[in-house]
Amino acid sequence: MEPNKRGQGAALARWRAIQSARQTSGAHYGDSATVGAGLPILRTLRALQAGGDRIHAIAGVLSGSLAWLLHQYDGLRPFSGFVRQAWQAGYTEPDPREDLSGEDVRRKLLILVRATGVALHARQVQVASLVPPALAAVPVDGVHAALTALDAPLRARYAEAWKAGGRLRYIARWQAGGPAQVGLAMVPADDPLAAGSGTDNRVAIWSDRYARQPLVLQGPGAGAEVTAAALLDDALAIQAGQRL
Ligand SMILES: NC(=O)C1=CN([C@@H]2O[C@H](COP(=O)(O)OP(=O)(O)OC[C@H]3O[C@@H](n4cnc5c(N)ncnc54)[C@H](OP(=O)(O)O)[C@@H]3O)[C@@H](O)[C@H]2O)C=CC1
Ligand SMILES: N[C@@H](CC=O)C(=O)O
Repeated sequence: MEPNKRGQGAALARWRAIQSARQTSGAHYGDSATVGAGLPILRTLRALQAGGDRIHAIAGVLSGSLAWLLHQYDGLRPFSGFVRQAWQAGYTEPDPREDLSGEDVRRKLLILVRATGVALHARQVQVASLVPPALAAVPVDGVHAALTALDAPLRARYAEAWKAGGRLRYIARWQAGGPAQVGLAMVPADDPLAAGSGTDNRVAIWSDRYARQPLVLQGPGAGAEVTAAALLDDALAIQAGQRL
């Protein structure tokens, strides 16, 4: 079991090697914690397909830390201060630029799309990073001091959304045979993707069964407790002889 997304959510060759090892050696690979910090998203995709369903599209908020940041941010207090709080709470990756750059969300989207059987390359996901060049360039031990580089651009994006009556959300989208994108978007306040609170992830799945109205899953998507619980779930399932 692992919560690390680099196994299945980075190079396609590594994802293929893991699938091959699963099939040929009979090894188990517990990946429940890699997307949604254990929300039953991967499990649902697999259950739908095991029943003959085909997945057409996936869209949603896949970052618990970015969800939390965008729920907290009021355009008045500095965005960088909220990033420090999210890091202290254990919502961000050890280096918060992994979240702010969209790379963590890219990995999760790749894990989900690949779980539908589509061999998507990392380069096929367009990612719009929130990290300005000045912050990207600093060494890891200087990140926290350099986070203030985020403040002006985020304040401008927030003001633009506020004037239009919208909400900022960091959204991942993929459509079968079409593009895959990850980035900050302004959504109407009553948009389904604007809903939720705290670290909530919110994922919509369109399939043969859910063609007109998507299946929607929502719940906390970051934090030590939910992530550890997902790892334990996988361990117990393996011990009980279930095939993961
Ligand atoms: N935080 C979350 O909500 C979620 C995180 N994940 C994934 O979980 C993984 C860990 O993230 P997170 O728990 O937040 O990170 P943390 O930095 O809080 O924890 C990482 C832990 O791993 C230890 N560690 C790092 N390198 C080694 C090593 N080479 N040998 C032994 N121990 C090591 C660190 O020890 P030390 O402190 O001594 O350096 C630390 O205790 C990441 O892959 C992340 O993407 C997945 C889902 C949700
Ligand atoms: N840093 C990640 C933690 C879970 O994967 C996130 O913000 O979603």
